[in-house]
Amino acid sequence: MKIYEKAPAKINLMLDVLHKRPDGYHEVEMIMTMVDLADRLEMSALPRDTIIISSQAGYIPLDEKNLAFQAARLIKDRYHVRSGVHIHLDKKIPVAAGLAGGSSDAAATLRGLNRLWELGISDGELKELGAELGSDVPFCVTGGTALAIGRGEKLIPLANPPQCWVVLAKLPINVSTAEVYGKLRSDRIAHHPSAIRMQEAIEKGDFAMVCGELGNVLEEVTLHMHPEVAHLKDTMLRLGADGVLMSGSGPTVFGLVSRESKVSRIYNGLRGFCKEVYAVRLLT
Ligand SMILES: C[C@@](CO)(OP(=O)(O)O)[C@H](O)COP(=O)(O)OP(=O)(O)OC[C@H]1O[C@@H](n2ccc(N)nc2=O)[C@H](O)[C@@H]1O
Ligand SMILES: Nc1ncnc2c1ncn2[C@@H]1O[C@H](COP(=O)(O)OP(=O)(O)O)[C@@H](O)[C@H]1O
Repeated sequence: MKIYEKAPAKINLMLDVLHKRPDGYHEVEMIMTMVDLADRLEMSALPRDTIIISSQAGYIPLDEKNLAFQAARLIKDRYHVRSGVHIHLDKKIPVAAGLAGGSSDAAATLRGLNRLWELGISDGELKELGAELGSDVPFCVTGGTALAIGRGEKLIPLANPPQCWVVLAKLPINVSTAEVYGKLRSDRIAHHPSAIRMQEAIEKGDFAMVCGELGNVLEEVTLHMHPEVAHLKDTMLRLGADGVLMSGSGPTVFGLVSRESKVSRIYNGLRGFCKEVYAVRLLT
């Protein structure tokens, strides 16, 4: 028996940090949505009590460090499942990019194994399991568009933003989420983006307002470490993107584009100096 799941990438339309918590995490306000760039997971039942991860991508761990492995082990332990699974990850989402590729693989594993082993776990319970794996995993369980609060695990569903093109560009830089949060001085944030105004823009379906309200307080940290990301943002704007922002802790930069006629110009202009560029749609 085989089960297939898609694991889409997320982008953060806005990301604000309120303060650092005593447990070391940061209290956030983020509006996240999914884009049509996805890993594909194939899950095959194994009679033996074992978890095997494989992938065509040579650059991700295939052992217990893999988030899909951790998701499978969590669900097996919690629901006393004796059989095993082979999970093949067809990676399309750039790794450590601020696009939640690993978190989305973990969420897809929870959804897929719930079906494969006919466990009947509700979406709410899957999200709770997801929160044990990472702050972004609960959002990835159901996707859509949501306001995420707490450390990112508490979700308030929102309408989808107006449809548009999303050009994603990732420079060959590695950024660690923990390092970026670690370097943030949450008491010295100059400008806090507004979740309320971004929500309003989304509710009105006002694309120009969505572009105007884009904001991410983690940009300051990552752009300071890697000024070439700021250059990439400027280039995307100059090429004609309507709004540009770094996603999550970076380094991926995304540009929102309303007119299809502008997309190939932006895509080709970026490909001149950036190898990883994608032109996709919002997943609405
Ligand atoms: C920044 C964001 C924005 O969506 O995404 P990415 O850039 O990773 O995609 C998220 O907040 C990342 O979520 P996720 O990648 O699941 O983080 P976790 O595994 O829970 O935590 C990794 C580390 O980041 C820090 N962390 C994470 C979330 C949070 N609200 N405060 C934190 O300080 C902690 O140091 C933690 O040890
Ligand atoms: N299934 C997976 N896909 C990608 N990365 C994974 C996976 N499992 C574990 N990782 C590890 O998680 C880290 C963060 O990866 P990822 O989720 O792609 O980034 P981000 O949190 O920036 O969106 C990387 O260091 C990577 O080695």
